[in-house]
Amino acid sequence: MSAFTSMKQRRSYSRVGGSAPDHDEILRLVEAAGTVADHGSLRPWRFIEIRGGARARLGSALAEGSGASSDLERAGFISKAERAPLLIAIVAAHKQSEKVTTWEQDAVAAGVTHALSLLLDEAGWGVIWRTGPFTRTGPVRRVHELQANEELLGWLYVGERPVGERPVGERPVGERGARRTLIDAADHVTVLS
Ligand SMILES: Cc1cc2nc3c(=O)[nH]c(=O)nc-3n(C[C@H](O)[C@H](O)[C@H](O)COP(=O)(O)O)c2cc1C
Repeated sequence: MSAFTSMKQRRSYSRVGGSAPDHDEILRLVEAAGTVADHGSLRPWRFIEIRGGARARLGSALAEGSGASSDLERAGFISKAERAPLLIAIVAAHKQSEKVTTWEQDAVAAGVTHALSLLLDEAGWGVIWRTGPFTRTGPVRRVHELQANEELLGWLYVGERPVGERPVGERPVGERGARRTLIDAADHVTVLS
């Protein structure tokens, strides 16, 4: 499939089933995703695979970060973290540079993540990129063992693609969530005269 066709067909899956790509498949896809443009070739990103019981530890950290105090609230965060068999934490790992600013490095980390998301989609997995208001709280930083130069950009939730939801590529676009397959490119491109 061409990159053009893969892009046109991709969509996010908010609900996924129990199987997930293994570590070797993730490495194979990350190797390809890592070819994105990268000013200064700093590679200012890394991913962390979160599977099994580690997802509950993430849920607990999110609960702690939110200030939730009851067991019920904590269970809610844990069940959200367990919505997919594999979460891939996206880490922007900022490097010291005189010429490449932090925002440029974030753009690289986001670019690799979009590429990985596309490759997972093309390989037949269901994927959605999620964040949340507690992504950058202390407990969530600690559970990922982030270094001082690192920031989370959220997680790719990855799992088995469900069948029969909405057509491949269809997404809400425009007012009142009207469903169309593609955006109207003319709304997003101007020409400087
Ligand atoms: C940085 C980032 C954070 C996101 N966070 C969330 C989120 O927390 N919850 C959510 O439902 N969608 C989130 N999204 C949007 C979904 O990943 C997805 O793009 C959206 O549901 C539209 O579906 P589509 O990708 O098929 O067009 C996020 C996307 C990005 C790029």
